[in-house]
Order: sequence, then structure tokens, then C-alpha cells
Amino acid sequence: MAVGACCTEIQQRRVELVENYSEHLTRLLDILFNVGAVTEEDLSLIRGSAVRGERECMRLLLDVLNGRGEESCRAFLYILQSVQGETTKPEQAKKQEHLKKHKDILARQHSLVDYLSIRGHNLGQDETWYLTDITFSRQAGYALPSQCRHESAGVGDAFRTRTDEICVFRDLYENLLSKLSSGVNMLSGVAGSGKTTVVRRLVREWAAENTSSKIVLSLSFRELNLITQEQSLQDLLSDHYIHLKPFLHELLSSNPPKFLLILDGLDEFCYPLNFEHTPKCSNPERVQPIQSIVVNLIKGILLPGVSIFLTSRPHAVSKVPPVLVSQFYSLLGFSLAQQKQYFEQNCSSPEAAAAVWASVSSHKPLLLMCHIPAFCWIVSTALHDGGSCLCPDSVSAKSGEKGVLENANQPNSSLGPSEVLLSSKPVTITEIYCCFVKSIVLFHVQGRSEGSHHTRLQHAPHVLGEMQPILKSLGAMAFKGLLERRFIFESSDLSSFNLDSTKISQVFLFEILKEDRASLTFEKGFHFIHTSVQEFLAALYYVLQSLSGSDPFLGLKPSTGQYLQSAFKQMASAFNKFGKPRRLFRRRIKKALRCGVQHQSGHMDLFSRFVCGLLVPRTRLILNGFFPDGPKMHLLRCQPSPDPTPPFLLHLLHSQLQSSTLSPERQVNVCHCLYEAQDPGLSQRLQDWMKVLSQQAPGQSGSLNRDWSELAFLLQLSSDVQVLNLDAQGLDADGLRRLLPVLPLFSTLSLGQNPLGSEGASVLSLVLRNPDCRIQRLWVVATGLGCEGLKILVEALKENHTVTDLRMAINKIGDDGAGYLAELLRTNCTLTDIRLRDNLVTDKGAEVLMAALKENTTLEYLWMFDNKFTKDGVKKLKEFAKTRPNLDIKVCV
Ligand SMILES: Nc1ncnc2c1ncn2[C@@H]1O[C@H](COP(=O)(O)OP(=O)(O)OP(=O)(O)O)[C@@H](O)[C@H]1O
Repeated sequence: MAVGACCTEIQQRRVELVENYSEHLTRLLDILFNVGAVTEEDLSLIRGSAVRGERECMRLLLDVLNGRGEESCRAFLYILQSVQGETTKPEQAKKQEHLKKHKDILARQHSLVDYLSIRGHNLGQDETWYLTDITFSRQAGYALPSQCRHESAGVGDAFRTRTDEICVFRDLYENLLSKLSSGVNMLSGVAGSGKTTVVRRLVREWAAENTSSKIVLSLSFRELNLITQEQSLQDLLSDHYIHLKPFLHELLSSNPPKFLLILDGLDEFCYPLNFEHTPKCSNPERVQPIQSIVVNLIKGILLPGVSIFLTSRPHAVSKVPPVLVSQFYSLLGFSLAQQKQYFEQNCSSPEAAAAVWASVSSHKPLLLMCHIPAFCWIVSTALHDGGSCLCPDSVSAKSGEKGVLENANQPNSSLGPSEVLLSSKPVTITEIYCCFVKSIVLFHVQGRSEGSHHTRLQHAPHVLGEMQPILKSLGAMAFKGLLERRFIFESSDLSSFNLDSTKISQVFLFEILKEDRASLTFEKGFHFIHTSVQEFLAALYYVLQSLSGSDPFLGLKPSTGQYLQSAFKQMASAFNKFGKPRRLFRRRIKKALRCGVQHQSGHMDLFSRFVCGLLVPRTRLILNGFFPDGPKMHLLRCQPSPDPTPPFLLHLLHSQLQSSTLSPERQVNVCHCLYEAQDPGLSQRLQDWMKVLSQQAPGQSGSLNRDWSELAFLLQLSSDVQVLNLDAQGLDADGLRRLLPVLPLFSTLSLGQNPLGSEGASVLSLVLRNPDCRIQRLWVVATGLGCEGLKILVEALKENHTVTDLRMAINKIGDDGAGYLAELLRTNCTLTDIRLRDNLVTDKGAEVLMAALKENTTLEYLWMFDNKFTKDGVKKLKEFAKTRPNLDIKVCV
């Protein structure tokens, strides 16, 4: 083929083009791509070599153009002219243009489309509309958290401390982008709580704004992991932001406070951070290891005055010493109102949203998990369309499309008295995840338009059977990742599990497995949309293998070729024949549960819960067609499978619970496992708890060692307990914190004779401020509140509108405490009854209270026996009482 004139010109001018135009590479690539002279693959290839520098990229571009032929070369030469024109513009204007381009590029890199596009939203300009506002807490600095449980357990108010304040995205945004902001601002949040979404939103809103004086730079630790050679900060940034290169040196050396540097995902950083012994380096041009750059940035030695926004999951927060953190934010997740709003924004119709919300709000375990946005997404996918297989009264059924499994999920009458367990909707977390996977396989993979909802449900067993190999391989990879604590997979991982990444892309990408491209190297990486999905698929694989009589650990070996694999299989099945399959099966399940117990970090907690859930035949029915022992078709049309939960599983879990070596956190997880296994004895366990609590004689509290998390869990399952009496149970502030998720839900909370102190009062203040608080009677007699604790309580009561009855005898509140109460009584219109016996209040305190009561008309009882009043004081109080016939004041000397 004859070489055209433009191709030849490019070859002849190669050296000059590299010399003069490398710095315009980004712009050139953008335009060339827009006019179709290069493809997306070309872009990836060229940008992929960015680590070797701009000039190398430019050479590659020239090679690519050569390969693409005359037309592309002509386009390139034409574009050069316009770029040439730009080089003559004045410096300042050029700088502005580069910054504008920087904003555009950053906004594109931080688009929100990944998951929003799944719902088929047409994202116009205002894509943030689809984001639900989320609640944060903020405090100066942070204290090291104790973390031994699955992080998803630590959401909502359970994360809060006494000194923090509540805020929303806007507050965070304004704080970080304010001129005065500097130092390290850290955002901590559990997996899937929305940290990256916050980062994306922040970058996009900044890019759309014209007035901000800050320049945002954003890097993820996932990308920094790929830097294996020593580098300078300046090179790192100019490789990452080629378009800023001409000004970077000047910007970095003249005005670091102008920058907001975002570092996302500290928990994923694979290099150790040594804050004590890393050599100091303040020169951005000096070459050093990547971890030293990070340490020097965080310590404020490199780029002094720069603002850093660091995000991390809670377990990795402590990698940065508390003294270096100026503001600490926690993502508390969605409040109840925000959860509701999420479903309204993300379900296809108001009716669908209402049905999903009705289902979620009636099951406390679901409700608690829905603090986490990623879980809301899973739940809405599961219940919104896939859930109709299980929910006869959900939306699609209402609209006339009855689910095929409609009858298969009659109330689980054999499950025991618990109201929760009797429900006919998917209530266990395992059932939700089964619906999620089924929903994706049925309604998303096959294309939304093919066949009606009803037809697709009818073909579900067939489709699930077909998808089984791919789900199984995905599950094996997920399981291997879990064992190795790996959450990011490379293309080579996929192929070692016989997974074809293009096929996966068509089928699951966005829905289950997300593809990421590191912007430094453009290498592909994959991670499950949420770690809980990884844990579910791992459990699915584990149970499938175990039920098929295969060892789940065998399937993890890298692909060893067809022949060897089948030889392996034959050996395993021969071994199984000799080795009593049932015994082997049980041993394997035991092994899976041990995984959960052994990992103190809690990272296998959900995995073991899912394994338990999937061992329940009724739950497996949702994925009928996937498992080898799938229920026969006739069962789908009549009564549910009569098989109960395997007794050996319940026996195993109960014996784990009895183990004296089990830590409280693991104990709670075993409770969760029992819930997933639909244990009929759970409600009995709650009753046993109640019995123990009611039998506890006062005075023995010191010797008690209760697992309050377990009680909290059991209480979540029961909606009918209104009164929580924990008098004299040795309950301290820490125990109270563990009960936090359920405390607001009782009408009477009796906590007398426990060593709560002012710390406990702080926990109570969170309960009283909770918008869902239902407490009417708060009894905190002899709980060591003191004046300090009372002050905290009073502040919270000023905002609370539910408590009518406050009993707080024997708390040594003194006259100062009486003063705080008086302050409260001036504005509070809810309290009708206050009992203040034996609280060291003197005549002075009584005077203050009487003055305040002149402004209060709602209080009906004020009992103040055994305080330090003089005869004169008592007389005055009695006289005052005569002026208030509707108020019963009781005193004695
Ligand atoms: N404010 C929000 N409104 C709506 N959906 C949200 C919001 N925040 C997060 N999500 C949803 O939750 C998913 C997980 O969010 P994101 O990836 O930001 O979590 P993360 O905390 O960074 O998780 P990880 O620690 O696993 O990296 C998102 O893909 C999105 O579906």
C-alpha cells in the first residue's frame, strides 16, 4: 500500500513533533478521539504508557497514527495548526485555560454514572439529584476506635462520640474548599458507605463552580499502589495531570495552600506508613519512595499549608497518628428519612418505592443495614423486581403479574413464634442477596426488554442453571480473594478462573463486578460492587461445592488444564464415595463457620452468615435451578419445601455459642448466623435473656459480664417489647453504646443502679436526639450522672419531644444540676413528671427551680424528698406549691 503524503510528513517531522507538541498531548488526544482519528483502545494504549513520560506517549501516538493511515494523519496535521495558535496566547490566559481543562478532566474522571446508569436514568446535567444526602459527624481530631467486628455493624449512631457534631455534604464541601482550610481532614466510613461517592460529588461540584479559589487534585491509593519505583511528587502529579505540567512547578513552589489534595481509600494502600522514621523531605522535586511522599504530605512537610482530604475504612484510620488529623468526619450513613428518600429516588415508580420501603422498614435487621448506601442499592434491586418472586404482594403482583413462586413462600410457620421469622417476604439477609443475584440474572443480563416479567420468572430455573458455571467461577474467585483478604482482581485472576472478561463485562459488569482503570497506568482492575456481594458469591460457591460433594478449597487452584481438572474431580468424587459424603459435607460446613469465628477482624462474618442462610432449603428455593439439589418443579406451585433447617447446623451454631472462648463480637455473629439459618429458638433466647434480667438481684451488678451486643441483636428481632428494664445489670457506658441501635425504640427505658456516669449520659443524649426516639419514660436512678452527666442529658432533652417521665434520684446533681434542670423547664413542654430524690440540692437550687417553674405549665409532679433543704426552704417550697394546684411538689427535710 502506498504511503500517503501526510504519513510521510509525520515521519519526517517526528523529532520536531515530539519536541514541540508533547506538552499538548492531552488536548491532541481529546480532539483526535472526537473526530474519530483514534479509537478508545488507542487512547488506553497511549495513556497507559504515561508512566514513561509525555514524550514517550507522543511517540506512541505518532506510531498509532501511522498505523491508522492517511486520513488520521491528515486530521492530526490539521489539528496541529489550531494547537500551534494556542501556544501564542498570553501566559495568564493559557493558565486559565489549563485550569478549566483540568476541571473538565477531573469531572469526567469522577463521573457518577457507573451505578446510576444501571437504573437506566438519563443523567442530564443534574446527576447529583440521584444522590441522596447522607449524614456525617464531625469532630476535631479522632480517638482510636476498637474494631473487632464486621464493619457493617458499626454504622449509624454507634459510631458517634460525645464531642462530634452532625453535618451534611454541603458542610464538608464548604469546609474543605474554604480558603482557610489546611491540614489533614479525614473521612472514615465502612465499606459501601459512600466515601468514593462523596469524593466524586465533591470534585464534580467543584468543577462546576467558578468561584472556588482552590485547585483540586485527586489520587486514589489504589493507583498509588502501582508505583513501584522512587519518584518525586512533582513527577507523580505531572504524570497524572499531564495538562498541568507547564504550571505545576510554579504552582507547587509558590502556593501550596491553593491545593486540595484528595487521597481516596487509605485502607487499600499496600505500603506501610512510618510516621516516625521516614526521612523528612520538603522538596517536591526530590525523588523518594511513594510511601515517603505520602508521609511527608500528611505531616505537612511537603507542600506546607496544603489541604488534604483522606478517606478510609475505619480499620485503617489508625495508620495516621491522631495528632496529624485536624478534622475527622465519619460517614454515619443514611438516616431513616434518607433511606426512604433513597428508595423514592432510585425505584422505578412511587409504588415500587413504597413497597420496598414497607418491606425494609418492617424488618429491623434490614433497616439497620440500610444505613449503608451500597446495601440500599442491593435491597432495592432485590426487592424492586427480583423480590417479586418472593413477595406476592409486591408491586408487580399488584399490577397483575403474579410471581411464579408466589405460593412457594407461605409463612414459615414452623420457624417459631418470632413475628419477624414468620414473614412471607425475604427477610434474612441471605434471602435478599439471593433475590439480588436472581434479579440481575433474570432482568438485567438478558436485556430488560425481552419477555414479560412473568415469562422471565417462569424461565428462571433454566436461566439460573445456564448461568451456574459463570456464577460458580466468580464465587470461587471471590472466595479465594476473601481468604487472601484481597478485594481487587486483575485480568489474570479472572482468566485463572476461566472467566472471560469481555463476557463478564456484558453480563455482570456494573451490577456485580466493577471495572476500574487506574488513571496512571490504565491497567484494568476489577472489584465486586460491594464487599458483601463478594462474601455472598463466595458463600454461594462454597455451599454449591459442598452440596455437590466437592471440596470448595480444591476449586481454588489456578486453572490446571482441562485434563488435570477432570482428573482432580474424579479423584475427589472417588474420595467422597469412600469418605461418607454426609460427614464430609458437615465437616466442610464446620470449616466455613470456623472461618468466621477465627477471623477476629470480622471480615468473614458475612460469609459465614450467608453459608448458614444458604443451607436453608427454603432460601435456596429462590435460586431454584442453580443448586444440584434444587427443589422439584411441582414444589413451586404448591406448598413450600417441607425441609427444615438442617438440625446439625443449628446444633453446630448452638455449641459455638456455648463456647467459653468465643469473644462477644463473634458471639453476635453466631446470633446473626442463627437468624440466617432461621433458627426457631431465637425468640426463646430473647425470652431467656429477659428472664435472666428480671431475676437479677440488685447489688450483684459488679460481677456481671453481659454481652450487650447479643441482647441488642435479639431485641432487633422483636418489635413487641416496649419496656426495657436493665436495672442493676452492671451496664456501663460501653455496654450502653452497644445497645444504642435499639434504645430509641422502647417507650420505657429503665437503667437504674448502673454505673453509667457522664459517659453514659453522652450515649443517652444520642438516643434522645435520635429522630426516631420513642422513649417516654427514662429512669436513670442512681446511675452516677453527677452534675456533669445531668448537664449533657439536659442539653439533649432540650431537643427531645418524647420523654414525659424522668426519674433520676440519687445522682448527686447538687445545686448546679438543679440550675440545669431549671433551664430545661423554662422551654420544655413535654416533661410532666420529674423525680429528684436524694440529689444534694439545697435551698439555693430550690429557688432556681421555683423561678423556672413560673414559666412552665406542663410539669405535674416534682418529687424532691431527701435533699438538703432547710426548714425555711421546705416552707417556701410548700407555699409555692399552693400557688400551683396542678403541680404536685413533694419534699421533706
Ligand atoms: N449519597 C448517595 N446516594 C445514593 N447512592 C449512594 C450514595 N453514596 C453511595 N451510594 C451508593 O453506594 C455505592 C457504594 O458507594 P461508594 O463506592 O462511594 O462507597 P465506599 O465507602 O467508597 O466503599 P468502599 O469502602 O468499598 O470503597 C455506590 O456505588 C452507590 O451505588
